[in-house]
Amino acid sequence: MNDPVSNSQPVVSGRDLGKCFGERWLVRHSAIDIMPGESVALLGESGAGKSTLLNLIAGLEPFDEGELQVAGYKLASGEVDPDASAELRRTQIGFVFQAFHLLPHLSVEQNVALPLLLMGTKPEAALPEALSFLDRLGLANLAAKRPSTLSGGEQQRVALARSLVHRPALLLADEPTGNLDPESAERALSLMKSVVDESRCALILVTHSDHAASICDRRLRLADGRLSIDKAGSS
Ligand SMILES: Nc1ncnc2c1ncn2[C@@H]1O[C@H](COP(=O)(O)OP(=O)(O)OP(=O)(O)O)[C@@H](O)[C@H]1O
Repeated sequence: MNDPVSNSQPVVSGRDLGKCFGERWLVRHSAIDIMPGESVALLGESGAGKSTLLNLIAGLEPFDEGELQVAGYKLASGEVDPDASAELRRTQIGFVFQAFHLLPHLSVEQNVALPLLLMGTKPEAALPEALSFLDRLGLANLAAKRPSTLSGGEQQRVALARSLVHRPALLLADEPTGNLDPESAERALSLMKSVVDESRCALILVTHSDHAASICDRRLRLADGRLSIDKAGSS
């Protein structure tokens, strides 16, 4: 039985986490706690295992050691429960990546409605809700457009709207501004920060950018399999 998300419980709670590929431990003896509304930057060298750690938290990859609870869902070590982890992702997690992953044959409004449809909202309710969310984010003027007609910065803001429209407890952002020019990156980051703050969504932001990390409340660094507090400005 999964516990409901509560404001006093961590959204992500990991103890003694371990994940190895072959001989290499990407994560070992690591703990992580993230409270509702808290934003955490995850830094580390290329190949350190940051995306893999996001995959463990999203229930996309099994971990080998320890305990992990995400938004009230207890994930078991050694194997992924496909049904429970799919439900966790559908109902509690939003994702945003460096590539925007918008569906080209759908309008912006239809793209943003997708998470609502996947949660069982009827199309006649999902589309107006998507439009009203786009409006709240100042993106209503893009609603009828196809993704291919938008700038990279606009596409990323639409992808962000899609990742948050179903009010997830946790947003996992993997280098979301890596493909954007500085001005578009700034707009996407400030939109992300304002929406996660307003909705008390927890955020894990994987980034190589000190500036992007500076929007977060805390910084963690993954190095040699250990997750530790990062000293600001040292990346
Ligand atoms: N399924 C897999 N099987 C074996 N090795 C894997 C698998 N997935 C990832 N790896 C390896 O794990 C290491 C960490 O990869 P990961 O993508 O998590 O790093 P990262 O810190 O996100 O890197 P980057 O900053 O470059 O995106 C890499 O050496 C990668 O090749």
